[in-house]
Amino acid sequence: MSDIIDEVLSSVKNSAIFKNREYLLPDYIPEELPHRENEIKKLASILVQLYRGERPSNIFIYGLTGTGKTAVTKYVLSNLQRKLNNFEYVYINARQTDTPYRILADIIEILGDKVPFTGLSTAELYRRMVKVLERSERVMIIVLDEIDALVKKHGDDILYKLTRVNYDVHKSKISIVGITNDVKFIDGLDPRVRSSLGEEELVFPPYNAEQLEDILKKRAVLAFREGVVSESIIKLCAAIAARDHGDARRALDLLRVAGEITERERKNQVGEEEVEKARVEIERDRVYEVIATLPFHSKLVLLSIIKGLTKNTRLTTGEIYDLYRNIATSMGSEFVTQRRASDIINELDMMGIISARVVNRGRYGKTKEVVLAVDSGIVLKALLESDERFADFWSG
Ligand SMILES: Nc1ncnc2c1ncn2[C@@H]1O[C@H](COP(=O)(O)OP(=O)(O)OP(=O)(O)O)[C@@H](O)[C@H]1O
Repeated sequence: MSDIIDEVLSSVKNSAIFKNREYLLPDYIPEELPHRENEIKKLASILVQLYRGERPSNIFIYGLTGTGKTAVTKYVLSNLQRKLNNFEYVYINARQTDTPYRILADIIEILGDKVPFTGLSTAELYRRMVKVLERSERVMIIVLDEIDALVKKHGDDILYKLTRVNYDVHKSKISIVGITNDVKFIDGLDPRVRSSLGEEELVFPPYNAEQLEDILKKRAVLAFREGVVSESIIKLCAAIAARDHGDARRALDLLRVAGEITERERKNQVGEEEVEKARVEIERDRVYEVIATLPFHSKLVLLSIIKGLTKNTRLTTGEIYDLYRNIATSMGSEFVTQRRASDIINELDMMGIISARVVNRGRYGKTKEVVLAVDSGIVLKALLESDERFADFWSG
């Protein structure tokens, strides 16, 4: 057995493919960010007020996923801090650190105080934060990435509190940098929070294929051994990611996974075939993740569609609802109204999991016909593995 492990290990240790795979991982912050010069300049010119010890405006940054929002923000802040060294900043991903309690605790901890994991009220934490801020006599920049996730879960009260801190603290100041890829997010905020958070706004446009190519080239030189990745392979990865709204993360993932597949198959050059396999693998992972995290009734509607499609090539919304109600009842669960089920079908359509087409059935009026837009095997796998009740139902 240990021979097998040794063999697998040696293929990675003496990789013919990667010089340093880490340069392709999402958390690596590159030293250069090509094609984000304008955004770096804009953000730096707002934050540069720190030089005078003044509070920079709050900033709201938005743009689609993988457009470099996080990378640019971290890049500008860490470079400014090296040069100025007169401010603090804390980076908080609000999807991971997703309670007002943990956010306040993170801010307090970066300023050097300890906070118990739970047990205090947020009002008490707020008081402590004001106290440590006052003592620090510095400007503090709070970066809230994926800020929409926090507000969806807990409302915008914590944002309101944070934008008001400067009224309670006198010797220090805070500024907030909010980042989101949900363009509509800011419209849903309390008007006071909206105007305060959006003192300055920055929009990150998607990358085009040539820009992605540059980004990939720079990373490929660091990550791969010479001769493993050709220019045409980089072009191909860039073109695929550009079709998908110019997402640099996706382009980098594609190149990394293609490299991993090449390594696994013990080849010594990444070819088009490996890129295609990587594309399929990444797409499967994405679909799996999206389905596994759907709410229960959306999953149930999807399960009904899968079940219905074992007998028919397409289904009407009425047929789906009947199936859904039967399955819910047989599982001892409540069911949602036909109108809500119809909304769920629209949501699944928007996510690209199913495809729904309106058909006119003469005097019977209009209905929608639904087919799956992704591989049914992966849908079923995600449903059955993410909820035991579905596994029991399907096997029973
Ligand atoms: N101009 C660039 N040059 C080099 N790498 C980049 C550039 N822009 C983005 N990247 C890389 O692409 C990946 C995604 O970027 P980043 O996390 O900054 O995107 P984002 O806009 O914050 O996306 P999300 O909204 O999904 O968090 C990271 O690995 C980042 O290093």
